[in-house]
Amino acid sequence: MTKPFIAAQGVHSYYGPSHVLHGVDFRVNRGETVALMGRNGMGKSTLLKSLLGIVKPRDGEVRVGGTVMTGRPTSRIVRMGIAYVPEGRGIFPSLTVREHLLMVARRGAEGRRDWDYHRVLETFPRLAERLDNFGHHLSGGEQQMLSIGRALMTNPELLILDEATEGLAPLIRREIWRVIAAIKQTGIATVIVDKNAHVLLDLADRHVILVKGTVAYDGHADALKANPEILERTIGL
Ligand SMILES: Nc1ncnc2c1ncn2[C@@H]1O[C@H](COP(=O)(O)OP(=O)(O)OP(=O)(O)O)[C@@H](O)[C@H]1O
Repeated sequence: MTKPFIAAQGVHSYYGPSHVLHGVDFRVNRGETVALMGRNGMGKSTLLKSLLGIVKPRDGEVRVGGTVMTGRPTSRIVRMGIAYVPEGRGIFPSLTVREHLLMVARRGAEGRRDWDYHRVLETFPRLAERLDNFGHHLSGGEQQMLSIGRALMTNPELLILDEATEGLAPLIRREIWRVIAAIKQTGIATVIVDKNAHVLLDLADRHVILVKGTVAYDGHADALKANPEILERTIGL
């Protein structure tokens, strides 16, 4: 069996007394594209944050590259080759596009340098036209491109995209999907959360559906397409 790059086992996470994840198993293999699906409030963002140590699981284990990293500082976990594009994008209002990209540039694991400043600007020509613009002068679509571009500058093994196309105009959305498909071709593993289940059915290698903080489905797109009642039951499509 392929060894996963990241694996959560039996993860329980809380916000204060509120028990949100109830023993979640989740893994992403190297180079794999995984769609994390579920209705609002089912625990998708909390699972991503639990993988990253932003939320510290109270029980269970998270391994990155085989090493137990449960609840370790986020800075340590991401250094192992993870880039996170959060819901809301995390763009700084008073930094320029150029500064956002250059301040995080680094080689990946084993010195990997597939992505650099020039390749990111080639991938997102809109950013190349706005290098001196500050974060607060960018449209929502441009901010999302910058957030993904910045993530790529770290040459990650795994890219995590929460609400990848939320609130974006259809044309920009299409552009983001094009880039995500191109990233997939370069062998970077990706976890994507997005409301657009139909795009994810064609794009992702595997689908994990959360219902009330537990995994209700973990399998391949073909099985989901062949059994539409699963999507109807779990996410109401
Ligand atoms: N910071 C927080 N403090 C307390 N409760 C929270 C916090 N963040 C999320 N929750 C609660 O945890 C549950 C899971 O939320 P989470 O954001 O993980 O869901 P989600 O599946 O990502 O949904 P969405 O699509 O709405 O972001 C929800 O009931 C939510 O209200």
